[in-house]
Amino acid sequence: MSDITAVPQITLLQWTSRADWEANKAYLLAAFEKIQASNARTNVGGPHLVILPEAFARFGAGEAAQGKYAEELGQGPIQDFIADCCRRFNFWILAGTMAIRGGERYAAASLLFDAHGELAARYDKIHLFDASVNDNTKSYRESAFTKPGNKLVVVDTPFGKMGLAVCYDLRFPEMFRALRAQGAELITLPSAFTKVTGEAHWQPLLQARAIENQVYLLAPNQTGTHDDGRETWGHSMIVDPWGRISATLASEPGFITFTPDFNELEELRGRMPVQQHNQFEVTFLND
Ligand SMILES: O=C(O)CNC(=O)[C@H](CS)NC(=O)CCC(=O)C(=O)O
Repeated sequence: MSDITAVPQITLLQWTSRADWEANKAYLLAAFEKIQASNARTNVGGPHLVILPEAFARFGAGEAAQGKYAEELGQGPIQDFIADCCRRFNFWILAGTMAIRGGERYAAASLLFDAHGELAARYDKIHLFDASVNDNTKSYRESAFTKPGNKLVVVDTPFGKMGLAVCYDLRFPEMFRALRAQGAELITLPSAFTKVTGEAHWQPLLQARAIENQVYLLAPNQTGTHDDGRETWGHSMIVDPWGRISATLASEPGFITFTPDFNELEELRGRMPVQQHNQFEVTFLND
């Protein structure tokens, strides 16, 4: 007897990524198995997207180690592992961000793999976090080792039209406007928001971007104290187009799963057509 419901599902994964890739790889494998087991328990089939946080493969290894796990696009153990897991578990995986080579600095690339392990999209983080925060890390200089991206990415998937953004991008509403203008229904935001700024800004910014653009915001965050003492905020969150929190985590590692409701999204956009009412145009300064 088969009574499997085939609905698209999206899962956000949150944990404390370590400096060492092998440790993160082991964590991921166990987590993918748990997600698959919970599908089996609830008899849910259909396409399944798993979204990992920013810098999932290594975190807090110090700036000098940034290049250690950087890979050429399409080759290397981290991408191979993710692609293998796609096939093995029948998941699409948005590999938060990882360092992809290309010149002197690395791109903080958010790579989307389909269930065959093929690359379906690549977004390079545009806004880089060069800021001082009153925490034990004090000053962040992401641009010292990262080359900013200059392309907006919206991709059609079995989960809806996905716009790709990362972490600090959240503070730049014009970018989210532009993603919505290009058709985004969901916006992914793999993050490593700091504990200090996350506590103050994470939830209201996510809700604002979701409400003003009438999109789902899917934001898995790093959590806890990393190997270099850096602290991240956790509280991974799915916010719906009305601004409701569909699911969230606290500070512990874990995952949350949901199914988007595009009828509700269309109904909302019909009743309150903010996109048509908008009187301003967004310009991408890189164009
Ligand atoms: O470099 C790595 O290892 C991983 N990447 C990050 O942690 C990035 C760049 S330093 N963090 C952010 O963008 C935090 C933004 C933030 O916290 C805010 O906007 O308040």
